[in-house]
Amino acid sequence: MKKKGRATTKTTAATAITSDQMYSIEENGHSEIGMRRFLMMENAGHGISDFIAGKFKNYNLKNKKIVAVCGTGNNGGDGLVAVRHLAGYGAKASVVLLGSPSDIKSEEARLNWGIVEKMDSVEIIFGKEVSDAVRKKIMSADIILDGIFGTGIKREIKEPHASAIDAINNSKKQAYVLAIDIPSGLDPNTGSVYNDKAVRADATITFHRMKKGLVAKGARKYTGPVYVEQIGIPPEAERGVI
Ligand SMILES: NC(=O)C1=CN([C@@H]2O[C@H](COP(=O)(O)OP(=O)(O)OC[C@H]3O[C@@H](n4cnc5c(N)ncnc54)[C@H](O)[C@@H]3O)[C@@H](O)[C@H]2O)[C@@H](O)CC1
Ligand SMILES: [K+]
Repeated sequence: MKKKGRATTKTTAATAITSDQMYSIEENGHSEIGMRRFLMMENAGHGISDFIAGKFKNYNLKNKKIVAVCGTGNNGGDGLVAVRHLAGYGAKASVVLLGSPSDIKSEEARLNWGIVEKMDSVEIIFGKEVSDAVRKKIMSADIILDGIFGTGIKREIKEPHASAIDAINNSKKQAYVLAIDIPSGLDPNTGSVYNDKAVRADATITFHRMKKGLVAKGARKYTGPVYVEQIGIPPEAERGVI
């Protein structure tokens, strides 16, 4: 479904940036201008939830089973924000954290973990491996948010991330899969896939600007249509970067 006003792949390939450029822009925004990272994360998560809610008539997600599969980085943080907003639309919301809460890296992601932990309306499962309960949760979802890896993906994908990616891809028959920023496993700069483990999303919402890897040849089977969501980073944060 083409959301009014959201950019799509064609219109933004020319403006695609690398993950290093994105990190510099985020750093400028956060440190020079005071647009703090946790505000960017809030806007990113809201963009995800607004897209999902907008796909269902009059934003009614009652009883839709939505599962955010989250890594312990800021991509996972975006998923925590999104699932909080979606609980507000009446979704049956769950979070699967791949790791333990103490592994959560940034203060902005920890902030959002702390909030979701206090919400009875969001079920939480966490662990260092993909248990049968986790696999069942993913396989019975109506909607899956892929918050495993974003621009921070580096090397070979191992457990539990590999099994989580497999479970998401095996749930495609009945679930709508939305990738947060980057389909997990895809390199954000080259579009190549680490040890052929990557989420095949029905759509991708990337933040601030298109990323080069998302418009690379062969990326489309992992990204689906790509939408660029503004997250409130002032254009001035790009000074000296682009
Ligand atoms: N930093 C910011 O200001 C913002 C970041 N945003 C989100 O944050 C994401 C980037 O977050 P992060 O830099 O925390 O990284 P990610 O959340 O993409 O990755 C999580 C962590 O996984 C680890 N990792 C990398 N490759 C791995 C592998 N093969 N196996 C196991 N672990 C691996 C890395 O240590 C990385 O920190 C973006 O894609 C976007 O979704 C947004 O919230 C916008 C604001
Ligand atoms: K992702």
